[in-house]
Amino acid sequence: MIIDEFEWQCESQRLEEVTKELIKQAYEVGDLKQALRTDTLETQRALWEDTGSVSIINGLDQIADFMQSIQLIKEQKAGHEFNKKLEEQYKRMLLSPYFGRIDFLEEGEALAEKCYIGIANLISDDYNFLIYDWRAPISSMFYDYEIGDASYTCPEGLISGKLTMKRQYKIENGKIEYMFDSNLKIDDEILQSLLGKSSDSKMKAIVTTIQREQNKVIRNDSYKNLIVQGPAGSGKTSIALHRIAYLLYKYRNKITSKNIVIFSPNNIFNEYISNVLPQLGEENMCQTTFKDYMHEALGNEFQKEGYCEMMEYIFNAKHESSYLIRIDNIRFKSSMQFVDVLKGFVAHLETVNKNFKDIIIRNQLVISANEIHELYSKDYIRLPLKKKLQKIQERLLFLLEPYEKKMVEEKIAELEESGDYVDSREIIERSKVIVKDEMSPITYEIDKMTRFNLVDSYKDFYKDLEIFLERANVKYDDKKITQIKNYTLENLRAGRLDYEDQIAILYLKNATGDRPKTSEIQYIIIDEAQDYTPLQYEIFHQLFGQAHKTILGDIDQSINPFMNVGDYRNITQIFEKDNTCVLNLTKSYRSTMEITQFARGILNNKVTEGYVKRRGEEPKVIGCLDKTSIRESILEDIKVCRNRGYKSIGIITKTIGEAEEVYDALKDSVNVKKIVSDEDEYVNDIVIISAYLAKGLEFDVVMIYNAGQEMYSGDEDRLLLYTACTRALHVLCIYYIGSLSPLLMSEY
Ligand SMILES: Nc1ncnc2c1ncn2[C@@H]1O[C@H](COP(=O)(O)OP(=O)(O)OP(=O)(O)O)[C@@H](O)[C@H]1O
Repeated sequence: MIIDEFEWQCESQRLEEVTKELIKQAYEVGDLKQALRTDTLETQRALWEDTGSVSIINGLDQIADFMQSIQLIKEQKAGHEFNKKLEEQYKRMLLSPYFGRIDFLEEGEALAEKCYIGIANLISDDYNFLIYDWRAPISSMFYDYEIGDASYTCPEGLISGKLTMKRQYKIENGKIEYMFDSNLKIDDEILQSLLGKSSDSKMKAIVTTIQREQNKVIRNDSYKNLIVQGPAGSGKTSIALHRIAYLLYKYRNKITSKNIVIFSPNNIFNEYISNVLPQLGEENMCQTTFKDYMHEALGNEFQKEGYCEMMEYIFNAKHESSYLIRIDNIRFKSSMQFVDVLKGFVAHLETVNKNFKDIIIRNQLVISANEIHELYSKDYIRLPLKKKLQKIQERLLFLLEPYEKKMVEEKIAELEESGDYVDSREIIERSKVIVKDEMSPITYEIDKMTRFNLVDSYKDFYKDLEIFLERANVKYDDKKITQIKNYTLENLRAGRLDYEDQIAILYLKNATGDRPKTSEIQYIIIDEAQDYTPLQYEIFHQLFGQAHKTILGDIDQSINPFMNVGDYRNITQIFEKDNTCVLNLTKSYRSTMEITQFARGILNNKVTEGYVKRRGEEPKVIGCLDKTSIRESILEDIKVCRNRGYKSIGIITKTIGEAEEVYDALKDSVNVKKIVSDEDEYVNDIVIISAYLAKGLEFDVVMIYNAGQEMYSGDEDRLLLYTACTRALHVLCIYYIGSLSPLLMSEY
């Protein structure tokens, strides 16, 4: 709706007033920050000069003063940091104080309240809300309602009324660029103009255009665990980050960013998303990857296969004789049945008859085997296996102490009497060594009875695998299981741990009680959730059972055909069913309509809705004679795209091996970077990257390197190719040699 001149004047005047208030408050905060800094320096100086060196000789008062000053410095520093952040927020707000307005007429009131919505609250000295934070309860109506009946929930309960107006603004550098009233949802026009831009170097906040279905996820508080399924580009990662910002606002007195952890697919992605929360005025949460956590937990004892190594094997080693066995191995260990079988094994470990023995010293019974068994099966029954054995060991060593002490005393007396030693210290040391020697068979026995070796135990599991399969009622193919057993045992004996075995060993480690304390983590976010196996979800549950979980993924983007979640029902089986809810997102935002339709064709999914109708050019599918001609086409297309102003170009290969090859072929002709490890840095330029490392990222232009039939032939490659194509915002070029992949031939 067009806005008349009078309205423009009113809005411009209001913006001026708000800007003045922002400047005033920014100065106040700046002064306060400076004062706190001066105070801190002064306290530090006083502490140094007045207190001098702290010593107990100067009396307890001095120590008390010292501690008080330290506490004061801490508080002053925290105050300074807080005000520094506020000052930065004011600076950001001055550029664009708000982006939306709703006029809300509450039931029973005569006048509608004008609510301006921005990235943070601005409250005047007389307690008027000049701007509402987008996360405030009242602001939810901006995302949820059109003109007409509306309501929101706040601590006082449900507030109902009517939205009489909804306005959107684009304010840049403190000036209104445009504004318009929208009767409908957050207008497609603004959304399309945002989406039509060239991609930034990092993911950006979408606070001005959050959609209703996205808002539902961001603010959902009804369930402990949320599973969010959404197609490529539906904003899952964006939502996850905005949800974190929302939680930090809503529970600001209870949690900080340190209480939230996000599991990302890799460190490239971690870097890519690292700007969103700071843009929203919040500190980043803890970011990690499953692989990093797992490798740290398992230590360096074994030769561990990396995630990329496994992916390269899956795509490159089809000709190897053991390939099919390895694939069966991955499939089996990624199945829900494997979780049940492994759980059964853990339960068995608890009950297995431990070979406890009487502890006897010099014919004296210290503790009988039965008594040790009592400790194991009664006193420490509630502890997990490893902890239980540790406790027993501590207890036995404690019981030995008086015997040992007495034996040392006797030995000292004996040596003194012998007259062979003159130095009493030497006599003591010598006596201790002799007694230790005498005791060593007993301590060895204790160690043996209470030792728990994770990998040995994992080997035992395979030795009797059929028994555990039967106990868990799992039907199995004898031949396959024998092959899996032999394959795994051979690897373990050689000190090699395949990626899928690392997950299983980590599970065992946690299940037997050797796991880190994670009670401070109250929220966890798992992005790209489709690529975790049920066993990995068990591990998340083991580690963060107490935490609220937001799990976001797209089953159609399972980049590993053999190792994925399979079905979200597997997750609900693991977490508390009645506290877990699955929400679906239905719309894609990233790509043009043409690219989205083309990509959905790969899934044999003809769609006419479920995406923003942003128009672009049809994807180009270019047949090439050989690799040299692909190279030439790519170089030509890079030139064209650069001239059209596109910044980021992703040349997507199937594997890292292929990415290296393409990099070598292109590097002398154009300035390209390669991303060939999950530790590499994200760059917003021309990059060569394998499809499985590109998941979650996006590029203005995507060039799929060689989508010939040889590369993407069967169903197993379908989702990988789909994921690669859906990384494109504006342009998609597909090159191939020989015949085109049949996956790209569907009528979309
Ligand atoms: N409401 C929105 N307003 C503006 N842009 C949006 C909105 N939702 C999503 N986007 C944009 O769409 C793109 C895709 O978002 P995002 O990466 O969060 O989606 P995703 O579902 O995690 O994607 P994928 O599963 O394909 O990795 C991003 O550029 C994001 O900024």
